[in-house]
Amino acid sequence: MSTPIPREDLQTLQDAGWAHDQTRDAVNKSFQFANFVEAFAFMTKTAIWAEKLNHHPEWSNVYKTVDVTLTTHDINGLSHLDVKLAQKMDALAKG
Ligand SMILES: C[C@H](O)[C@H](O)[C@H]1CNC2=NC(N)=NC(=O)C2=N1
Repeated sequence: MSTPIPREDLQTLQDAGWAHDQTRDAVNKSFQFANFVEAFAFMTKTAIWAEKLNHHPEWSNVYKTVDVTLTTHDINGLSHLDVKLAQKMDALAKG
């Protein structure tokens, strides 16, 4: 499935470790932290940014791991908001 975001934007995300799910036109990434509290702190910080952007991740947390899927439900595919949130999450994960 083609995605409306520029190819170079998708490549930038892939270079940062995001995998493109072509069936959904989404990107996925698994974040590993030192412990549960660090993982939850990441989710809390991300939640604040998600509200600011009005763009929300699909995610799950098991102990030190946060599995994330980003896609834009309104267009059933990737948008610039997914790129923006992915890059914000990568920055937040670095602490
Ligand atoms: C009405 C609509 O649900 C809202 O504008 C926002 C909320 N957060 C969202 N998050 C994501 N991932 N995709 C959306 O389309 C989206 N829409």
